[in-house]
Amino acid sequence: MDRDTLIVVGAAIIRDGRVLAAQRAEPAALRGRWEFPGGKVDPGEDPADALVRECREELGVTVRAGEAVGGDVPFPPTPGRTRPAVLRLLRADLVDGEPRALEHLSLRWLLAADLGALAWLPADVPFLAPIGALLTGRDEPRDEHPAPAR
Ligand SMILES: Nc1nc2c([nH]c(=O)n2[C@H]2C[C@H](O)[C@@H](COP(=O)(O)OP(=O)(O)OP(=O)(O)O)O2)c(=O)[nH]1
Repeated sequence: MDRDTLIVVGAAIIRDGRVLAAQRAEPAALRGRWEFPGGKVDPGEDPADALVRECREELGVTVRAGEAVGGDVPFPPTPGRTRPAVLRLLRADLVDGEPRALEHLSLRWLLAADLGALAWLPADVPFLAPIGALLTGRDEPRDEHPAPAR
């Protein structure tokens, strides 16, 4: 990846078959939309460390960052940003604390069946299928054309 690329990390915090979703308060254009807790990776910062830092700031919890869910999703360019940017989703285990909405409007623990009902930020939508698969224990992607049994 281009060294200039801005990475935004999101946390897929899964507990009891539900994933934690957070509703943005700011900026005004994104207020009310749903996302995964997280934020921008600082220059020279490890993405896993950024995830731990952001979850502490936004949720007041300690997490342990795990594997990526799906691939990086590029953000469409915006008038205010010329750098290329991607959203990366990492699994995160809750190590300490109970998540609180310190910077968000609200938090929700979602079942797979609830994922499609929220107004997500556009970059998050490609992650919903792999998250749903993780929540239900299915493999993703599903094989639509399995080889015939012999
Ligand atoms: N945290 C997060 N940001 C997302 C997601 N999806 C998505 O499009 N974004 C966008 C929204 C913002 O434009 C950008 C992340 O910015 P942010 O404001 O959360 O990051 P930050 O906490 O580091 O913010 P700041 O220091 O610049 O104020 O990525 C997501 O699932 N989680």
